[in-house]
Amino acid sequence: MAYQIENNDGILIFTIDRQDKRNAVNDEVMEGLKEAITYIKDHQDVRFLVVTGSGEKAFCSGGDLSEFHLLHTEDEAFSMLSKMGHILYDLATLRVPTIALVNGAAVGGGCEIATACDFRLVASDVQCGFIQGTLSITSGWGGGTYLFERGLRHDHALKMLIDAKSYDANLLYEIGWATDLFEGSKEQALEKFIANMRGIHPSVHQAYKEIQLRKWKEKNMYERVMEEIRLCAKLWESDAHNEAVQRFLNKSK
Ligand SMILES: CC[C@@H](C(=O)O)C(=O)SCCNC(=O)CCNC(=O)[C@H](O)C(C)(C)COP(=O)(O)OP(=O)(O)OC[C@H]1O[C@@H](n2cnc3c(N)ncnc32)[C@H](O)[C@@H]1OP(=O)(O)O
Repeated sequence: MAYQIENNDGILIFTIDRQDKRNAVNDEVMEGLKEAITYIKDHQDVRFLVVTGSGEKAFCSGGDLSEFHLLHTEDEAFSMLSKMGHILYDLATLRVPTIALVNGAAVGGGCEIATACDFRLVASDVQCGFIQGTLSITSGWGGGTYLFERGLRHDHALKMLIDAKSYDANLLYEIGWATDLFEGSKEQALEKFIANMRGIHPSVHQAYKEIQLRKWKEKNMYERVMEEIRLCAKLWESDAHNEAVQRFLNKSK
């Protein structure tokens, strides 16, 4: 199984479990994330969604390039990108607070998943980045749009996207991408982070999320996310992208 879903006393934990691929997202992971979101919609007792990766090396390394490099045309790319884009939009607009428990590297689409969450708890020794530019594409799951909404200074957000490199945890905290840094056990870090929130009635959490989501509706978030995905799909079919992916896939051979 490429993922685990665990309801731990109202905290739904979704863990990507593909350590050999640094927790890259394939179709199975997408379906799993969809299942977790549907579960939350159907179960009022769930109060938080936590997304994390198994092991210590990676939170998520983005889309699985060994599978997705088989998609060549703009339309083929759009089909995959928009599938995950819809799932992330559903995650970002959930009624419960969402937490990315960033246990290891979060790069490419992995950084987008973390950015789609309300909070990012980041292990102090990891690196994360919107490295898509090194593959001659842009963020293809809507992560750029979420980044611009996360309250980072505009120049910091834009630089993070166009630098296309991984930042260390201290810098991520400094620019406001990381909500908090932790050392040691991720479970303990999570417990500490939600300790106060747990004592607050869930209707209060939901009310604040509704306020945020109303603002997003007014700002046409859905349309902006879909436009971002369309832009990435266009770049996907370029020779520059294909060559960059081939270089990545050949590097360990
Ligand atoms: C498709 C959507 C698009 C988006 O919208 O953003 C994307 O996500 S594009 C994909 C962006 N991701 C990448 O470019 C992957 C970058 N990966 C890395 O930089 C590194 O792997 C890492 C995450 C920093 C971890 O580094 P390290 O611990 O040194 O591991 P290795 O690099 O040696 O990798 C181990 C193993 O895993 C395979 N791997 C890693 N990432 C992916 C991936 N995204 N897809 C497929 N496979 C991946 C890597 O090839 C190695 O395999 P083996 O050589 O067979 O062991």
